[in-house]
Parts: sequence; structure tokens; C-alpha cells
Amino acid sequence: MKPNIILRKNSKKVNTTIQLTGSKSECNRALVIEALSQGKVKVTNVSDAADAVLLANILRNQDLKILSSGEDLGEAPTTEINIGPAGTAMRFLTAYYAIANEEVILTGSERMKQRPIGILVDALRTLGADITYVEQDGYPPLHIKGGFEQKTDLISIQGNISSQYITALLLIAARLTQGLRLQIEGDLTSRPYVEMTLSMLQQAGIQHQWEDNVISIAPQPFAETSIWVEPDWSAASYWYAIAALSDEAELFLPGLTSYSLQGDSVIGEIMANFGITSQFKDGGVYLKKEPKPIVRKIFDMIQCPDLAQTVIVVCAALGHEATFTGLETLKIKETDRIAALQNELGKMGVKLIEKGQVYKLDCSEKFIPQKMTIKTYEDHRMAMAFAPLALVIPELEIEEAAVVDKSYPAFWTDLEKAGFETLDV
Ligand SMILES: O=C(O)C1=C[C@@H](OP(=O)(O)O)[C@@H](O)[C@H](O)C1
Ligand SMILES: C=C(OP(=O)(O)O)C(=O)O
Repeated sequence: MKPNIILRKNSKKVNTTIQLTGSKSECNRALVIEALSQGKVKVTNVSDAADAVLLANILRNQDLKILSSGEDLGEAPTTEINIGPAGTAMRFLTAYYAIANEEVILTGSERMKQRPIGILVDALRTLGADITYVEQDGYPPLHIKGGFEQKTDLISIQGNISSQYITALLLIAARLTQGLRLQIEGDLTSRPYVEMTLSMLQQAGIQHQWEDNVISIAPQPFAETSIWVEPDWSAASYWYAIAALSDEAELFLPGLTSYSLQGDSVIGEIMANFGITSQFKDGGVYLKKEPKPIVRKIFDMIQCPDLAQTVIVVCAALGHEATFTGLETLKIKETDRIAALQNELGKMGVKLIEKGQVYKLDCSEKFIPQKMTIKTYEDHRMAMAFAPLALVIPELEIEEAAVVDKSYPAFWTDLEKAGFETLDV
């Protein structure tokens, strides 16, 4: 694929079936569980998301042993593992390698080296792990010497920066000699992702207690079972956005259920405000567009940060001046998503104004250009959240279109299936 893609959509009607790939979040957890269970748990419906494929390659092509307390690693060569832009994989592997019989340098893309990991490293060090920073304190790359004598089972962790640190610790908890009591300090961001982790551990036979702000997991064996990865609800959000910007839309997304483990399934509720109905039947969800005035003015994204760009772009395109909260974590994701949104929405005269913890969309100077070119800042969600604008802008160019591979490699071919013209340039 050439770097950029031009999108055009002449009619504002969509009517198709889209089979989405497996959830990146579920798949990454399932792969770590599979590796920690040493063959007892098998993952099915592995996601095509590049981040998940990479993690599967790393975890499935090695025969690591989990060291028990005090066991020595011995003389093992240090392996360098580069996880590119995969934040979840970076965080999960940090905890995983802390207890494995290997010495690794865990590194990633230039952006990964700017995404903080100190909170997780501090927590693992409190447990006894041997982790040092190779470049800048608090950031990847990390030098991890696996296996340690556990010093304590109780650790405190700040909850408002990234839930991925908490998930990383919970995933390894049952394999720690003393288990883990994790005390979450302050607010917990992205809570549904922690719940997803605990549900998936439960599927794999690992029990937990969650009382007040303490999650406890005792040392215990994994069960022999298989974990099926559901289709990706975050990917589904772009189809909801397409429906919201269409005049007529009838879409079927097979495999999605209303009782998903993914917090991003809340997109159905959010998009109901934009006239999109979700009907769960035939083993999937039918989306339908029904004209409806938009009433809701405040959207809190703290539980579903990956939906923020989708919803903000839809509001901008519709000229709906909503207010957004819970966007605090967006600045440390694949890019600074706030700055990226501000720059790109500015190209159609829309402002996203920061007022402390609250962001207000100002559409008073909004216009629809004949052509708009969107920068993607190495962020898959910038590409996918802006692509639906092709329904309102005659020619939409998306730069570095291959970024979508991170979570949804079939995105452009799926758009073609839905009647979007795509041109590589
Ligand atoms: O655990 C996960 O799978 C994820 C948690 C969220 O991150 P934060 O907890 O850092 O908000 C989310 O943004 C990310 O895409 C996936
Ligand atoms: C933030 C994301 O991913 P990660 O943190 O795994 O890089 C995302 O997919 O939007």
C-alpha cells in the first residue's frame, strides 16, 4: 500500500455486513494467560491486529519457564525484544518477563520510549523484580532480569494514569509464590479493562476478590480450557460513526454481543444519541440509522478512552457542540491524541477547547472543505476516527494509511466493501 489513501463516497447510504477481527485487548490478555499457563489455556480466534500478531509471535515461539521464588536465572543470553508501538504488549510483557527465566531488553518505537511505565516498574520492584532503565528513568527500554524472591504480596498502585499497569500485575498474580494484593490508590481510569482482565482470568480458572480498592489473587493453577476472543468493539465504533454520518445505514456486524467483556461495547449506547439503533440477533448486531435530534451534550470517556476520537469527530462533523470529560489519558497514547484532534479538526474550523478537565467542542466556525488531508501521527485511531468524514467531505486524504494495521488491518478493504472508493497515492 502506498503511504496515503484518498477516500470518496458519493452516496450517503451504507448497507453491508462486516466481519471484524478479534479484540486486540482480549487477545493480548489471552496470549499472556496462554503463555503463563504453559499450554493449559489455548486461545482461539486470535486477532489480526498487528499488536496481537506480534505478541503471539513473541510468546508462542519461546519455551519460557516461570521461575519460582529465589530460583536463579543462571547464565542466559540477553534477548532484545522490540514491541514497536504496542502499549498493552509493552506493559504486559514487563510483568511477564519479570517472572520468566530470561534476561531481556524490552524496547519499542520512538513513541513507546515516551509512554510512561514507571508506575508499573516501581510496583514490580516492590515485589522484588530486577528491572532497570536503559535510557530514561520511567520509560522504555527496560532491562529485565527474570525471576525474583518475592518480598511482599501487598503493593499500592496509582490508578489514574493507565489501567494497563494494573492488568499487567493481575495477569501474573496467580504465578507469584505469595500471590498478590493490589491496592489501587485514587481514581481508577479505564476500569472496564481491569474487569475484562479479571473475567478472562476467571475463564482460565483464576479466582480473585475485589473488596473496596484492593484486588487479591492467591497463588493458584490455571485450568485446562480455551479462550475465544470476541470481535473488536473498538473497531465496531468506526462503523457506528459511519452509520451516524450516513443518511441511510443498515449494517450487520457478526459475532458482537451485548454482554461483551469489552467496555467499548458502550458505543451502542453512545451512538443511540445519534439515532443509531443496535439490535442483537442472528449472533451479531444490526445497526440502523433513524433520524433523531441529538440531545445529549456531555460525554464522559473515562471508561472508554479509545472511543473518544470516534465520538468527537462525529460531533464535529454534525456540528454538535458537546462537552467531553475523562480525556486525561489521551495525551500518553499512540500520540498526544488531544493535540492531534485539535490540529486535524482545525482543518474544518472546529476547535476542541481545553478548560481544565473539561473539553468543549466549538463548531461556530465550522466549514466543509472540498478536500481535507488528515495527518495520523502514527495513531491507528486517528486514521479510523477521521475516515467516516468521507461521507461529508468530497475528497478525504488520510496520511500513512497503514497505521490501521495496529488494531484493524482490514479497515480499508472493509470500507471498499461498504462502497467507499479508495485510491492509494
Ligand atoms: O488494557 C487494555 O487492553 C487497554 C487499556 C486502555 O489503556 P489505559 O488503561 O492506559 O487507558 C486502552 O486505551 C488501550 O487501548 C487498551
Ligand atoms: C491506546 C491504545 O493501545 P496501546 O496502549 O495498546 O498502544 C489503543 O489501541 O488505542
